Amino acid sequence: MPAAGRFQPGVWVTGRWTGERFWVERLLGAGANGEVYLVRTRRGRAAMKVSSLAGDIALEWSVMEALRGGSYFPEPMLIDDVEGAALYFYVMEWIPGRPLPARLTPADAGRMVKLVAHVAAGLGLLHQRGYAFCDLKPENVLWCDGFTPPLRFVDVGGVTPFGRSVRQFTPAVDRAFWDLGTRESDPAYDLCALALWCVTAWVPPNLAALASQPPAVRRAWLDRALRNFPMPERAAVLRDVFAGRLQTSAAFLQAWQHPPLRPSRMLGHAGHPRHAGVSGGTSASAGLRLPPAGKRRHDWTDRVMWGAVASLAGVAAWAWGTWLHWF
Ligand SMILES: Nc1ncnc2c1ncn2[C@@H]1O[C@H](COP(=O)(O)OP(=O)(O)OP(=O)(O)O)[C@@H](O)[C@H]1O
Repeated sequence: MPAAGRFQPGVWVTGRWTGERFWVERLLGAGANGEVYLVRTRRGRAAMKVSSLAGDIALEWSVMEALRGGSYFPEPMLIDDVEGAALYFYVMEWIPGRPLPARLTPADAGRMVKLVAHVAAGLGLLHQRGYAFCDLKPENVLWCDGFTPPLRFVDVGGVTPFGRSVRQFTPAVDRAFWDLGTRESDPAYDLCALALWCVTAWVPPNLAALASQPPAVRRAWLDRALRNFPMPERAAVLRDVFAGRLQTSAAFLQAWQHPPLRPSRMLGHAGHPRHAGVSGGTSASAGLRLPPAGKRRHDWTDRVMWGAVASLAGVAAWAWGTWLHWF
């Protein structure tokens, strides 16, 4: 439950330009950019984001307008200044949900598979519009029982058009913090955040300690955490995200829902744009794929095995021949 905000429950907030009045029911949440209240309007309940920074409110409003209709983010309703105070606000659809848990236990495995699939579907819709979420932390994803879709996103403060620098991020789910790529807005940045949430929800990292370590230590931590991930086949999918082999929500969703049978072993970088050419992103699990039928190459273990079989057959034939006095 959030601490007290600047508006107490029961106060009226009036819009300076529209004259609309809003009755504050309670504080929903507070963060670096402002406070969000549950309010009553003439048309029912809504959420009001209030900040002393006019620029932040205007920027978030413009992103919400751009995403209006069919995204997982709340629908925008009204923007105004608070009458009688240097405060700015917008009113949006209220999402009556609970934030995703920051921590999970092995008993939550099935639930996590479902949650992650819904998040990936929501990201897919956002990416179709050319934006990345960029601040995909559990507090910004609300689970709404009985609603369709049952999961929604809040806080457009970090939402950034593809190709720009990420403005707002959280280290635990930041691709650059883990040395897995750039801090530039692209679909893979969000997928990386989602995969990082999956891993860190099971094994909480000591971010302060890791921040002072070289990047290789952070990656080693991640590799260890992946080895202990309770669903090995899905750990392979997460590795593919970290290695840049899964770069679209559709490819991720396909791999997540139909995971490969064997986990790949190490965090790799083969397909990552920073380390090599950009892969097409359609491969569910490039590192685990067998070569096409007919072109399959035998490695040295095959040869050793067939050699052993042939020599055993020879020894057996010689023994039978000697016993039957053929030689
Ligand atoms: N439309 C909404 N419906 C319901 N709850 C909401 C809504 N918008 C925001 N919240 C709640 O308020 C919290 C804070 O909102 P928001 O993230 O927009 O503020 P912020 O100042 O940008 O926070 P942060 O510093 O974490 O980015 C959210 O985590 C969420 O719990």
